[in-house]
Amino acid sequence: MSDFDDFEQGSTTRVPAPVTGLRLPSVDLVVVEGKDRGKRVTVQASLSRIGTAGNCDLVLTDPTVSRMHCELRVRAGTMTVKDHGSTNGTYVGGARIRDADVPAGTVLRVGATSIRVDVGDAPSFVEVSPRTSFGELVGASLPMRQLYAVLERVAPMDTTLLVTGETGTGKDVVARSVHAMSRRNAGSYVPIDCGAIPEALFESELFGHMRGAFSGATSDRRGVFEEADGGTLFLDEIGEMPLALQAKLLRAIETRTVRRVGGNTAKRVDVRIVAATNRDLARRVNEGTFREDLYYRLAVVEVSLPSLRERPEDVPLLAQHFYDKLSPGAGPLPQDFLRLLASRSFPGNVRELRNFIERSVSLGFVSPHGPPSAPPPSVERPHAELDDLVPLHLPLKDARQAWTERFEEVYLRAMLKKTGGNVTRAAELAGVSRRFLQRLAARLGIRASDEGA
Ligand SMILES: Nc1ncnc2c1ncn2[C@@H]1O[C@H](COP(=O)(O)OP(=O)(O)OP(=O)(O)O)[C@@H](O)[C@H]1O
Repeated sequence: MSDFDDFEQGSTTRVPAPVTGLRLPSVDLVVVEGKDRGKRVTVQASLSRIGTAGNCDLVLTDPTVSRMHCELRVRAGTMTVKDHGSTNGTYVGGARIRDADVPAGTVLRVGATSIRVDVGDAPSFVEVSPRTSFGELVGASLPMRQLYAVLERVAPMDTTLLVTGETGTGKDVVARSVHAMSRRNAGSYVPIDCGAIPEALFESELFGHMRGAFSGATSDRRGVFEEADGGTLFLDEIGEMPLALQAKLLRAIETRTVRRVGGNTAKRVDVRIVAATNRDLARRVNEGTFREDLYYRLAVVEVSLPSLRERPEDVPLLAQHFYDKLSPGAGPLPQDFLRLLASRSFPGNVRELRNFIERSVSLGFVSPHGPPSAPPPSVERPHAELDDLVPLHLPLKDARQAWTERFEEVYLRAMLKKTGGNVTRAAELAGVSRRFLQRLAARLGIRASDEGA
């Protein structure tokens, strides 16, 4: 049991309960060696940042420490240290770490500085919402209810929000839900995928252009800032934005004005910005590929979405939610299907879970009529049209993942069939390691012995 366990709120279990708060330990960061020796800060928040940048919680002057060197995150019962790609690394007990759980009392070495991390005696109180959903977001786990408590507070305001989290954890859903729950919901919600725009078109996409501004600009056109006037602009994959454009974006956010490419007047826009990334933006700041000032401008409030691994108790709830949407009135999911879900991992998070449910329903593996059949059978449809195979009813990212999974499944089954279920030979044929193939089979719910038969 770690020292942090003492601070987990007394009677709350991981099962959703109508609690309204969670006591988290404050963290004392004490510099025990290096240029800033003797410096000490108490952080009463679940996230503490260490680095030489002025906005860090522990600001160091040691030149061997990076701007945003590393962070400490306290969640119920655990403390995690994550290095943001610092130049000189973060070490615990002589070992370089990237992302690791550490106990209280740990001494972290960052550059030429050593910091002891203690549990403070001024616990902070983190709000937990009693909700089990927020807008389109579904989930009743503690981390989700902590998130709802923050969203409830910030959604009605115009606060700029940075949403981080692994792929498929629901960052788009957060942005949409925040817009829907804001007083701007009569205005437009305009999403833009910064990772999908060619660099040459970026400025015109954001700010618009005037006719004749460049070849191909045959008429005046509004950019997304103007389209979102009075509403919300969702800048997805913000980590992919080219450096040169970041300065222009920053100016637009600070001045709340935009100037179309080829135009000479600035127009005022009233836009709320929500940005999202699955990248470690602090790492990008250290690498010099993301502007630090833009980072702080966007992260006025930063919310981090938990992966599905961190909230397995949400899997049945989400599964039922997707099932209800696919088969209205079909009733509860069968217990053995729920057991199958519990035994499976979803590295693609909620997106992968949703696709899995959809595939299972379309293949008849779960159905309101009668008991489930064997694990999802492979349906060979060699003559199907491409349009039939591509799940056109899904958003692009969901469809792409569903397609990839379907491809992996067909491919893997074929390899196993060819080799009579021999995993080693199938891996050789596929040019991957045996372990990789086994992991893939487990993830897709394929049993090698069934395929070879
Ligand atoms: N908490 C949730 N409740 C209901 N549906 C969810 C939730 N989280 C994600 N989804 C669904 O999962 C899919 C992926 O979600 P979303 O596109 O928001 O993920 P993302 O974090 O933005 O992923 P990426 O980083 O790849 O853009 C969508 O179909 C979305 O509706």
